Formats: sequence, C-alpha cells, structure tokens
Amino acid sequence: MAIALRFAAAPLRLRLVSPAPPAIGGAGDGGRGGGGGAARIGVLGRARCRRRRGGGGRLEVAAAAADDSARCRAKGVGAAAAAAETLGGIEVGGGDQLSVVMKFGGSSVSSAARMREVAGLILAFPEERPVVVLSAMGKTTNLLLLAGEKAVGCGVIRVSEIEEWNLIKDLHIKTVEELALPRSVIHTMLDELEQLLKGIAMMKELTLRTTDYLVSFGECMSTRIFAAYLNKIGVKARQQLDAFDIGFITTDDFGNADILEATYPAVAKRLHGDWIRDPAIPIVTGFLGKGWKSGAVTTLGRGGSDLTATTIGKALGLREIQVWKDVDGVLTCDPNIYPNATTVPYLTFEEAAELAYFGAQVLHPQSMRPAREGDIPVRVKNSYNPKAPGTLITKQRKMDKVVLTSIVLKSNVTMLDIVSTRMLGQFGFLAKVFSIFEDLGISVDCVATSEVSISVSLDPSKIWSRELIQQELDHVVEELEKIAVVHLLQQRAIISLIGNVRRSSLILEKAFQVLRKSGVNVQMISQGASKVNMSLIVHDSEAKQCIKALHQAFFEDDVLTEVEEEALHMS
Ligand SMILES: Nc1ncnc2c1ncn2[C@@H]1O[C@H](COP(=O)(O)OP(=O)(O)O)[C@@H](O)[C@H]1O
Ligand SMILES: N[C@@H](CC(=O)OP(=O)(O)O)C(=O)O
Repeated sequence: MAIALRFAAAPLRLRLVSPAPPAIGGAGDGGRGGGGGAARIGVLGRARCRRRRGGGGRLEVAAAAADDSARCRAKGVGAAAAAAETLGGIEVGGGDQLSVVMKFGGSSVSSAARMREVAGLILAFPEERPVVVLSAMGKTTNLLLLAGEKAVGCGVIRVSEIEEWNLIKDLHIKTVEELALPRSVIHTMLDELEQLLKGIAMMKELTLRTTDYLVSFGECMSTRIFAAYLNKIGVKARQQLDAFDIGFITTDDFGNADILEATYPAVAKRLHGDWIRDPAIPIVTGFLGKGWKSGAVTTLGRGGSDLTATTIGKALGLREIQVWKDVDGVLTCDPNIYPNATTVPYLTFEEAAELAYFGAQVLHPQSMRPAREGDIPVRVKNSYNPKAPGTLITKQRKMDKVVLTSIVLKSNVTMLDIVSTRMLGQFGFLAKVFSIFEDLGISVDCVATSEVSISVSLDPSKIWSRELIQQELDHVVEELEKIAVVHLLQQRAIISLIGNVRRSSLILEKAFQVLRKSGVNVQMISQGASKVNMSLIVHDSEAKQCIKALHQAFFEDDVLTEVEEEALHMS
C-alpha cells in the first residue's frame, strides 16, 4: 500500500474554496470550472415578497380517500392529511408577502396518498404563505434515466414496451385518477415524453443535453398534478411554474449545472410580481434550470431540488427554507448503513455543506450556499412524521459541548498516488498536477502532500455514464505520468467525521482506537480548512463496518461520554 498515513509536510495553511459561479457576461464562461466541477482545496489537507390574501383565499378542502388517511394515521403521520380534510373555510396567509419555501422530495410525493398528505401539511400552517418546490414523484428520475438508456438500443417500434416507461406512465395516470383530476393534466406531457423516447430510439443516441430534457419531465409532471390538486380542493395555487421559465439561469453543464447570479433578481421579480398581482401559492419544479448559452433545459445534479428551494429562499429573502424528506432530519449517519442513527437537532451551514459534499444523500452538496449567503435558516423535516422537530441549520450554533456531529460515508472513491519524477525541492510540482486536473475537469475531494508526492481522492460518481469514468481516469493517469509515477487505487471510501475540529485530537484518538480494534488500516487522512471535517480513507470493503463501530463509540458508548466530559472540563 502506497500510503499508510500521510500528513501535510509544510506548515503553510491555505484556504482555497471554489468560487461562486460566474455572473452572466462575467469573466467565467460557465464552463466546468465554474463551481460544481471545480476542485475544492483545503488546508494542505483537503483539496478541494406581502399582500393580504383576499376573500378568494378561503379554502374548501375536499375529503381525501378514507383508506389513505387510515394508513397514514396508522404510521402516526395522518394529522396533516386529516387537517386538509377538515380545514374547510380557513384563510391562508395573514400577511402580505411570501414567507417560506416548502420543498418536498420525491419520497414525499410518491403517490396520490402522499400528495394529499403534503397538501395537508401545507394547509396545517395557514399563517404561512409558502412557495412550494416539488421533486419528481418517487423514483421517476431514475426510471427516466433507465428508459432513456434502453431507448437508445431498442428501436422505435419497441419503445412502448420499455418497462420503465410503462411504470412512469402508469404511476402518473393512476395518481391523476386517484386524485380525481382530468387526465388532460398530464396527457400532453406523457405524449411528448413518448415522442422524445422514440426520437432517442431513432437517433440511437442520448446526449447529456437530451438526458436533462428527458429527466425534466419528472418534475414537470409532479408539479402539474399537485397544482391541479390544490386548485381542485379549493386552495388557490398558481398553475404550476417551470423553473426554466421563471428565471433559473444556469451554466450549460448538463447534468450538473450551476445556478448563475442573474437567477436571484429574475426569480424574485417573477415570484414577487405574480404574488402582488394575484396571491396564489406558486408550485415550482425543483432540479431544473435553463442554460444561459444554449437556452436548453438543464439539471442541477441529483437531489438538486434542495438547491432550487434555497435559491428561492435567498432570492426572496424569506424567513425560512423547509426541506421535507422521509427521515426525521439530518441524522448521525446514513440510516441505510446503520439504523441506530439519531437526529442531529442543530447544524451550521458549514457543517451541513461538508456533510452533503462528502456524501450524505440527505442534502444537495451546493444547497447550503444560497442559504448561507442569504442567512436564511434551513429546516429539514420529515413529511412522514411532521411532529418530529427535525434539524435546524443556521449560520452559527453553540459549539462548546459539540464533539462529533455526524459520520458520513462516500463509497466508490478513486485515489491517485502521484510521486514526482524530479528531485526533491522541485517547485511547481503541485501546480502542474492541479493544472492537469483543471484541464480535464476532474473534481478532487481530499489531498495529502509532501514536497515530492501527492495523494488525492477523486469522485467519479458525479459522472452519469460508466464508460466515461474509466476513459477519464485513463486520460488523467496518462497526463500525470508525463511528470510523475502514478498509482491508481480504486474501491476506496472516504469516512468524514463532521464535528468540532477544535477537538480534533480527541476525535482522532477515539476514531483510531476504534479502527485499530476493528483491524482497519487507514490509508490517508486529511483535515479540511472548514474546521468541521476530518476525512479518513479506508478500503470500500471495510467502510460500513467502520461506520457502525465509529457510531457506536461516538454516539452510543458511555465510555466516550467520560472522555468527552474530561476534554470539555479541560477546555
Ligand atoms: N446523514 C443522513 N441523515 C439523513 N438521511 C440520510 C443521511 N445520509 C443518507 N441519508 C438518506 O437520505 C435520504 C433523504 O434524502 P433524499 O432521498 O434526497 O430525500 P428527498 O428525495 O425526500 O429529498 C434518507 O431517506 C436517507 O436514506
Ligand atoms: N428528482 C431529482 C431531483 C431531486 O431533488 O430529487 P429528490 O428531492 O427526490 O432527492 C432527483 O431524483 O435527483
């Protein structure tokens, strides 16, 4: 193994964080270096609007299907839907301006029953004047991607047989029928989608640009259905709004576009203007934008609806941004890896951003930036358990008692060990290495360096096509080999310990104790400039076992509590 444990060699401390995306007409051209794809470089450690609702705001809420409510109540989640059923005649909004964003993810709007529940949640806060952001229903985005891939190879005649296309069609038609809406709400969209799949089949080609257009149908359909449902039950909802039509302007990086500065005034003007003219709840598509050069539909990267929500929050200077999920907030680790995870009640924007960037699926990696810039609190809530307090993310929080906040795992990481072929003292080596990454548009997560060698971890998971990953890796190795000896190490995992880096010795001491006992050898360690994150790289095969052991030690063991208390007394 090339590296057992590698610390920064020089005392120099740099904090370089990727800049905000360029403004339109600014220096940047919106290329891949504009944010999402740029390297993040840490310490020599981690590269890397109010109007009172008039009489028209009175609600007459139709009764939802009794069987859905019974099922939801059995899960302890029925209060909101029940409220929707019984809230006839309440007035939405006592103030003048839009006040919150409420974003509901795919799991929150996966069926007709869930859409009723979400409508109930919105109505359960009659004093709020929300902007609603929705993702595609359930797993629709994944299904669209698979349908597109299959269309490439199946021939026009067989498009109607693509299983994923039929699942998408059936889910949306069933939802419309169960909500007693006219089929016309989505018929045009479904027809267009089928035509698009046939076009892909005919061309035998699926570009990133077409892929973005294809997946956009998910959000375009969920929002049309939901807006129609709200209107049907008597809640005045603006007919659905496509983000790409209301000012979401992005770079042209299809699949992972960055939001440009021009978006904020444009979105504020449109949403505020609409509200002033006619106060009705806006239902906006998450995840989507419009490329500023191409004018084509773009997507903001997987999970991008969170970013849509925080962008609207900042644009309108709202009181709060709520992201409603299927978990009780941000948890101490991924509950799919270790089910004993518990809710983290408070986080800073910085902690949440690190957590998301290093792989916690719960938040989109870029979503904290607008919230932080606008200083707007983000609340992560559970639409299946609305009474749970969730996680509140703010600029600052009391850190004196904080040791570790959350443990995050990023799997399928590739590492590169790069040793200079020149002599010790050769300057410009790091610059050359990073210019190669920049030229190839490769994103770097963690870095550990000495004067003549550098170890980095890359994150190929952001790229959608598997073949492209291998091609890109081969290319980067080929380029680096012109100046260095390169070892490519695949199937690694980054375990990020998000916490109070002022207690780094305590955290690392405990973490290494745990890992040693588990017989795990750490291959690289890196501590970010963010002051909230320490990253350890281990082999993928050992990672889940590490997460479990670390969680037990940090969040479940009494022994640690003693160590923590001792450290806290000393400070
Ligand atoms: N640290 C974590 N805290 C909470 N959820 C996490 C964490 N890490 C991973 N997850 C996963 O993220 C999921 C929620 O995110 P996501 O699926 O994007 O929600 P939505 O689609 O509702 O916006 C949870 O169901 C959980 O499986
Ligand atoms: N539908 C998109 C965008 C999104 O944000 O989804 P969700 O909120 O369900 O993670 C996706 O699956 O990536």
